[in-house]
Amino acid sequence: MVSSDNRVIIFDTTLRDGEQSPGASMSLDEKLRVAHALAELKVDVIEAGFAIASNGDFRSVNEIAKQIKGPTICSLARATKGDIERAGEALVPAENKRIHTFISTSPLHMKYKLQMEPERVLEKVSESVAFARRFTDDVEWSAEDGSRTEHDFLCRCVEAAIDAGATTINIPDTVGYTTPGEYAAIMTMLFNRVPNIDKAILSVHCHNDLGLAVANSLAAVQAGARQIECTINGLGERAGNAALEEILMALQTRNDVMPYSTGLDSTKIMNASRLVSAVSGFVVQPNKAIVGANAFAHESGIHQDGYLKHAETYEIMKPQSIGLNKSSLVMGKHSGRHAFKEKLKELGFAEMGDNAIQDAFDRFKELADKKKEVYDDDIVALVDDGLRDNEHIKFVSLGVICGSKGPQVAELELTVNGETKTAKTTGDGPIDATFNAIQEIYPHTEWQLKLYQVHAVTEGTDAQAQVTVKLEGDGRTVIGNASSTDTVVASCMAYVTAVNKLILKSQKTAPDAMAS
Ligand SMILES: CC(=O)SCCNC(=O)CCNC(=O)[C@H](O)C(C)(C)COP(=O)(O)OP(=O)(O)OC[C@H]1O[C@@H](n2cnc3c(N)ncnc32)[C@H](O)[C@@H]1OP(=O)(O)O
Ligand SMILES: CC(C)C(=O)C(=O)O
Ligand SMILES: [Mg+2]
Repeated sequence: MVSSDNRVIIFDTTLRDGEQSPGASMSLDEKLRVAHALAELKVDVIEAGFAIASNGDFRSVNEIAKQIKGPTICSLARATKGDIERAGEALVPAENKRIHTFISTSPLHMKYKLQMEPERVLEKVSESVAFARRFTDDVEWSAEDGSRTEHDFLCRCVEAAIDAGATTINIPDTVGYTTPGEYAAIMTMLFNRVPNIDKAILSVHCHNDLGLAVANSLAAVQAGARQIECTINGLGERAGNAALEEILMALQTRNDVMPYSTGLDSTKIMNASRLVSAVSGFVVQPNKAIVGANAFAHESGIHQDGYLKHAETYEIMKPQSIGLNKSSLVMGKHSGRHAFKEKLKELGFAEMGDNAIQDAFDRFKELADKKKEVYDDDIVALVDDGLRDNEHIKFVSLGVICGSKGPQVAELELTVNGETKTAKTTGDGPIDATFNAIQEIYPHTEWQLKLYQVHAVTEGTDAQAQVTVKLEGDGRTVIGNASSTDTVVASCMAYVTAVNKLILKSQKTAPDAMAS
């Protein structure tokens, strides 16, 4: 009989099936940290490991059983006395313990892997479950490769497992082969045909080989399953298991069509996701549902505008519901004026007038065409550049020839008090050649360059270079800053800024002497 109780049990297997991902092995300390995060997330069951697998796995299950209060702690065990005893021993300190024993039931697995006749497998189902009940009343039995198992045989195994004392029956889609409709039909078939099915919770465990793990799990719940086995970030064997965060947020967000509840605190999702990514070394892809870096980020202008006017236009979940502070507006070449204005406000440029904003926006678009992403510091740098006024000398263009063959040549065009001037000079490197060109256009041999410094404002080979130039003349020192994705151009602009500042300072004390 299909359950009328809509509470779905969340069984997390990040520390067991998740750890089976090649390269995802975790140390005891790392497993304990993940177990604490899972307890904070309030999962119902933590499958802490496979106690027989190694002494290290035994210790992990045992230590988690000692330290973690709240969730039921579970260990996996094959259908052998040795595995089950080891699991029972590791779980002794647990407040609530579960032994999860399994055996393959599909023709393929029985014939080639187990090399056992179906009747022997059936006997082992009863024997293993009954033996596990000696250690705990909470025994889960899994039909490995259940989705590819012949239905009559699956019904006989499930009935035998429940008769022997299994309280949870799990039907894994071990190789990620099933589809939502087919999997739901297996659940319905079991409810209709297994006479004692009402004495156990029906559980699902889906792998993502066809990208259907979450869809299959949810379809099974709609058909009456009440436990979902899943992992943080979808970590797991091959293409992974059903992702816990996707299941939870799908159930919360579409509760109108899937009226099921869990006991989980979704605001702890990000914390668990980041921790599992850090300890497993599996980086979360940026476009991963729920926890990917782009899941709550908007770059295109039309979306940013809609989001700023009313978040629900482009967001079906609140970032706070998974433990993020807020969504992010990523500034790039697809961004529009609304988002740019909002970003300026956020960065402390609330007082800028419309013309200054338009000017900064034009320069932002120019920069965005050159860079993949424009970071906050890039915007600060370009606004600062734009706020310069009273400039006697203005940068127009620069071309340089550089490289190991030399000589390095700079061809510079500036305007000095509105008049266009050009120079073509050589130097010891492109920067020296450029500074010589400025000297030629606007002679100032009495001034001295005291500092020349370059640093990247943001990361990557397309980063903006921020250049600082310190000039000293007539007892005054000035600093010129400029930024550009081209280091030589930034250097030229910083130098010109410093020259302008010295001219201005000098004019204040001796206006006639400096006018050029
Ligand atoms: C679908 C799943 O995720 S199943 C869980 C998979 N996880 C793991 O395998 C990780 C931990 N595993 C291990 O550390 C090891 O495989 C161990 C300790 C369990 C077993 O190691 P070994 O004794 O060296 O055996 P090995 O792994 O080479 O082969 C598995 C044996 O278990 C048998 N077996 C497999 N599943 C079961 C089962 N559910 N019940 C009983 N026997 C089983 C196989 O038929 C094979 O038996 P054989 O040696 O008689 O041919
Ligand atoms: C051990 C079982 C539950 C399993 O991981 C699987 O079949 O995928
Ligand atoms: Mg599995």
